[in-house]
Amino acid sequence: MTDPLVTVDDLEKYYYENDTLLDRLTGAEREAVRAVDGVSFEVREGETLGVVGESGCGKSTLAETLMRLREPTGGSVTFDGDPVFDLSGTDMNAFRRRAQVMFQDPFSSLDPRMTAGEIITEPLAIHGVGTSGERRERAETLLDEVGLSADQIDRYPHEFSGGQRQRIGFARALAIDPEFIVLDEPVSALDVSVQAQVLNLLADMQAERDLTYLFIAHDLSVVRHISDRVAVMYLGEIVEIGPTEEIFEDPKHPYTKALLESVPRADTDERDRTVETIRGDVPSPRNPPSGCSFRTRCPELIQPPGLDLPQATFRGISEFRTRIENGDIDVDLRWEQVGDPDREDREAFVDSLREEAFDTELPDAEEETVSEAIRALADGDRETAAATLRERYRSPCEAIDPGLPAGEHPSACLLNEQPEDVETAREEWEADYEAPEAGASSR
Ligand SMILES: Nc1ncnc2c1ncn2[C@@H]1O[C@H](COP(=O)(O)OP(=O)(O)OP(=O)(O)O)[C@@H](O)[C@H]1O
Repeated sequence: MTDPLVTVDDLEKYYYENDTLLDRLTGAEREAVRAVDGVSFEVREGETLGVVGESGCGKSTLAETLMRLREPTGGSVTFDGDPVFDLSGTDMNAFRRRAQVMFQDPFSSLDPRMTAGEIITEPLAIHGVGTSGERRERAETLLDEVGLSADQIDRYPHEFSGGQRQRIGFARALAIDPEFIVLDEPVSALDVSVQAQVLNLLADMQAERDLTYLFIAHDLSVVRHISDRVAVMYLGEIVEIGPTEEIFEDPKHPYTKALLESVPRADTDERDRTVETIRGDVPSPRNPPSGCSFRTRCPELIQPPGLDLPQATFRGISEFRTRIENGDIDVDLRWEQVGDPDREDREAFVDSLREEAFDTELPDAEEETVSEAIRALADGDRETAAATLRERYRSPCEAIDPGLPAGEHPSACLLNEQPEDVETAREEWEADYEAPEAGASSR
């Protein structure tokens, strides 16, 4: 195994909102957006590490923070043995030459008033490399290398297509001869056919120049062919990391499995099948779920000891509980729909809400517990309604924060192998857990 070129250890980047001087004077509470929330991995020399996840999961923040384009709020990054966040002066300059970024959007990341030549040579000018004639020559060579032609050097960005602009962006990243390039969604804005050409160019250049890549994309299929390993991000955390083929052939985390399920397949047998895409939206990084951050959307939520319901039933009840906890059920409106202004017929209220919330029958014990919770809701006692469900249906996934154990292909899920402290926390949680009797909560 080759040595790591970049080591990221427990990196954290929180953005703070309500943090202006005025906010502080008026006592507004500072709110943290946990964009990157304790991420650790390494990028080995000469490899491509793909990082994938849905929009908003923190990929760009991760890239920008590790390149020190943003100040971290915690953790460290080491580049070839040097602590990146402690570098200054000439050491920092050297880092800026050895590590480059290529950004997502070819339309906005290039200055429209600069020619292709000026864009490509700007990093050389900033670092004082060569005379202006030498820099121009270098830009001409680079244009050739990235599949454009030297005589396009004086053209402006709007004179190029999206794919060509991305090639110019890549030529710029290569100009200073870096060892490491962060590619932040380099092909996302391009048509599929053009994507393949740019991906081939990136792969060819990597082989030719021994480059190390961190390749960011929201689409797993894009990283498959170019990455040696893939890290899957969810809500600011890495939930699974491993060799590319293992991630695709033997995904371990329910989120990775769901992402793979949602990739359209080309062959006809698969085309017609109902693809279960990931339900719901990514929760806000301002208020991430307790325990496992994927649990609110997870199709493999773990049940408490003693409970063994079909997954769909358990999930249905859990979602109903979340609606109650979040105050998403309008009790007044429901009473209106029941048509009982005196609010006396609680059973009619129960039937009405029960029918709206669940489209299938529940086992007797669950029917009893759910009805008891709805009765409390009918009385306007949301707390008791939530507690009734919480007591019987709480999952270890909401109490215990999974971690990534050491190894080549770890995943942060309680269904899989976990670090020792997480295993211990789970054993303690289970030892403390007392299964309540159905429908007879202890309040
Ligand atoms: N400057 C900022 N201030 C406050 N919140 C921010 C800021 N920049 C990003 N965020 C938030 O941090 C989270 C992560 O954003 P980030 O852009 O890193 O995600 P991403 O995975 O790269 O998404 P995309 O693919 O859409 O670019 C999001 O919830 C975003 O709204």
